[in-house]
Amino acid sequence: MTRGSIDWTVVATALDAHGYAVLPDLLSPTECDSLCDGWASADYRSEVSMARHGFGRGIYRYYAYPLPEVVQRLRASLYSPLAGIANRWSDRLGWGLAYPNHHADYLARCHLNGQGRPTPLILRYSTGDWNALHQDVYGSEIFPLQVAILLSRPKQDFSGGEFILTEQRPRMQSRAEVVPLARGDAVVFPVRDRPVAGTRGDYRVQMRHGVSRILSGERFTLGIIFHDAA
Ligand SMILES: O=C(O)CCC(=O)C(=O)O
Ligand SMILES: [Fe+2]
Repeated sequence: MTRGSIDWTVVATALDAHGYAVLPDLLSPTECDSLCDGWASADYRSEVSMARHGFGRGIYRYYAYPLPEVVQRLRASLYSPLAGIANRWSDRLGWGLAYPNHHADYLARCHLNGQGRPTPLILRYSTGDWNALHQDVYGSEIFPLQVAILLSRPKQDFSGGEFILTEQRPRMQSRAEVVPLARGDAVVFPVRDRPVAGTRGDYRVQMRHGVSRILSGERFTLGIIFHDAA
């Protein structure tokens, strides 16, 4: 896991400039394969059919606690540097929030707020499936950044199925980004909103993410959300 080291200054700069950052090669092909193989056998707390809820089309499953080891390790290790970025966003947008340095302490806060159910998930899309633009908010306690890791190989395992981000700017038209990902790459992106530096200080933009239609094949993603769910 986390092969090579991550330059978090570069990550913060990319988030500021474009609204997302890619962490190349965060998981090895073997780790990706074993998470995909776990689709049938891992312990889940629930399964969601996206079509049934109007969320698009495809299936996702929320892992149960204890999380698979690689998911647990990623969630704990990515949290601390992201909490640094989250705290700076809180200062810039006047949220008045302070995120603790360790994920265990942050989870304790979620649990005190009645959000005790795990949110890390694995998503499976087949031909024709897609994921509507959305925000992964599960209660009033929100950690402002999340991570998604592509577990399948573009062009080989699937075609289409691009990760999409949209940004709704105040009194302006929306902006979209298509995030290029290879298998094992992670994208870091805002859950709900983020600060943008303007000529008269920072302003807030609203973000949504989703996945365009899978044209062929099968696409798996691991989603890491840092707050738990009510
Ligand atoms: O499948 C994807 O790339 C997006 C998954 C997603 O919505 C998430 O991880 O929150
Ligand atoms: Fe999502």
